[in-house]
Amino acid sequence: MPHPDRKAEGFSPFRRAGCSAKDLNGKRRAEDEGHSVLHFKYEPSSGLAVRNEGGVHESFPFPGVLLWENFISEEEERDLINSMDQDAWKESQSGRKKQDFGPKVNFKKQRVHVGTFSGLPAVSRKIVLRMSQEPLLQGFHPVEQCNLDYSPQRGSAIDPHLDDSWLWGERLVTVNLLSDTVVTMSCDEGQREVRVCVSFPRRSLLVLHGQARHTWKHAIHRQDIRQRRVCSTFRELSPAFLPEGAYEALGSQLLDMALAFQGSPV
Ligand SMILES: O=C(O)CCC(=O)C(=O)O
Ligand SMILES: [Fe+2]
Repeated sequence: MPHPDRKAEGFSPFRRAGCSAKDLNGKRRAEDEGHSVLHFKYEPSSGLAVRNEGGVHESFPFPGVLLWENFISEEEERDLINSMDQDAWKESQSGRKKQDFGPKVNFKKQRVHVGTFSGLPAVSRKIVLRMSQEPLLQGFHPVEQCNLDYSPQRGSAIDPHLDDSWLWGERLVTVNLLSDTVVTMSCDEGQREVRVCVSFPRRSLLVLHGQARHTWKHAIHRQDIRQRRVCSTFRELSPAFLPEGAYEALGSQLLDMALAFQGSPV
C-alpha cells in the first residue's frame, strides 16, 4: 500500500495551519512563553480542519480520515455488545478494559508469534465483509481485532500515540459503539501543538491512514467519555508480513487464522 499523503514534501501541520513564530492572527500570544495549543475541528464534508476565533476563519486540508456514519445498525450494536460481554474484559491501562483477538507481539523487540490467537470472532465476519464496500478499504484483511471498553467512572482514556507500523499496515479501522466520542489528533513542534478534534458518532466507522496514521498522534480524552463506550479496532499487516516480505510465511498463517472467524480472545 503506498502512502500517498506522506509523500507531500516538507509537510508541517504548523505551516499548513499557518503557524510560524507568530500566531494565526499575526500577534504574539501570552501562552507563547509556555506551551501553546491551537484547536481545530475536522469537517468530514470538506476534509478540512477548521477554526473560528475572534471572527477569523482558518482552515487547512486534513487528509487521511474517513468517517462512515451508521456503519452498524442499532440491532447489530446490541448483538455485538451482548456477544463481547459473554467474554471476560481484562484490565488495561488508563482505566480501559480490553479483549484482544490477535497475535502475541513485543513491539519494542519487534517479535511476534501466533501465541493463543485463534482468529477474529464469528460476529465480526459480516462487519469485515461490509468494510470492503468502501473503495478505501479494498483489500483490507485484518489480522487483529482489539475491543476496548471505556467508562467515565473509571476515567478511561488513551494518551496521544501513533500505532506501530512495523507489524501493522496502512489503515487503522475503528468501529465506535454505545456512545459518541471525539478522537483528538495532535502534532507537536517544540512548545507548540496543533489539535484537530474528529467527532466519532456512535455506530460509525473511522479509518485513519496517510498523515492521520503516521504524522498525527491520536488520543481519546477522559472528558470525551460521557457514558460507557466500546470500540473495536481492526488492524491489517504491514508489507513485511505480506507476499515478498521478510515475514511472509507468518503473515499468511495469521491471515488464514484471522479470516476463518472462529476465534476467542487471547
Ligand atoms: O479508542 C479508540 O477509538 C482508539 C484506540 C486506539 O487508538 C488504540 O487502541 O490504539
Ligand atoms: Fe491507536
